[in-house]
Amino acid sequence: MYKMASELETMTETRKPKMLAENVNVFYGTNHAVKGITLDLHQDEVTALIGPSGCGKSTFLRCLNRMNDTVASCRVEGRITLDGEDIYASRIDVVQLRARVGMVFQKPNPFPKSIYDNVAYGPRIHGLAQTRTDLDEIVSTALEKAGLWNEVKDRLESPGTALSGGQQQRLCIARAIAVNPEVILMDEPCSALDPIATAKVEALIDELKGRYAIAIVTHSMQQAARVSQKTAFFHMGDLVEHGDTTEIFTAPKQERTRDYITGRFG
Ligand SMILES: Nc1ncnc2c1ncn2[C@@H]1O[C@H](COP(=O)(O)OP(=O)(O)OP(=O)(O)O)[C@@H](O)[C@H]1O
Repeated sequence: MYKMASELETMTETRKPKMLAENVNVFYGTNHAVKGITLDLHQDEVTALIGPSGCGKSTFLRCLNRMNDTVASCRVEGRITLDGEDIYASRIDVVQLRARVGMVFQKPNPFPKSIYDNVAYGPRIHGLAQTRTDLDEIVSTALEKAGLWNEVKDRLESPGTALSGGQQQRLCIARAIAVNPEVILMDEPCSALDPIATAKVEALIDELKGRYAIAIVTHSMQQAARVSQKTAFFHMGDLVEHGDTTEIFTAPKQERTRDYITGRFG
């Protein structure tokens, strides 16, 4: 039976977000870097965070797995939940949280270890494998999901740092995937990569999107349009507009969004 448009809309609105940030404010000392942001991330979606330099995209992203805890001057206010649970609650184990909410950085940062050990590191510290065979399976599966297995299967003992930049970034994605995350945060993951490596990472994001909630900070509007289903436009700490990527890029509601996507500033 056909559903009424309004019924479908209600269904979409009521599906539970994987992560929900509500009225999040972030300060570095007196600098109010993120202002009252409310945003949800869903399991089967890629959300692109776009906006000019310094608008608070990375700061907001880093709140989602408490990476800002490491910055002494940083204060986070508001509520952020993962499956409804407050990630800033005192009972939360931050190491566990960062396994559930993995992060991939701008510059590929493999550990100075073998390819195998880069991927096995997280599963080892989280006790995910009982035997070496289990660990081998986790490593090969993560490398397969990251689209790197065929390129590295014959040299798992080589250093991760000996791979090309694009391969290193996919190794970092494999490292994040190996601990079974639910959310993957990516902070400009392609900005240090050439176009071919970028295309491979984008194809990978597309493959991963059914399994994880993904948020990606990008300076490339083309990239946001290619990889995301939802886009959030930030400006000077505000979330100006958030919605379907196609709508944000073809019919933005806010003037600031329109000006930014048409290249009038930023
Ligand atoms: N570790 C930090 N300590 C102090 N201030 C910071 C820190 N990180 C960011 N800021 C400040 O917070 C504001 C937002 O910066 P942020 O890096 O989140 O923006 P961004 O949109 O990700 O920028 P870019 O696109 O250039 O990476 C800026 O004013 C910046 O100077």
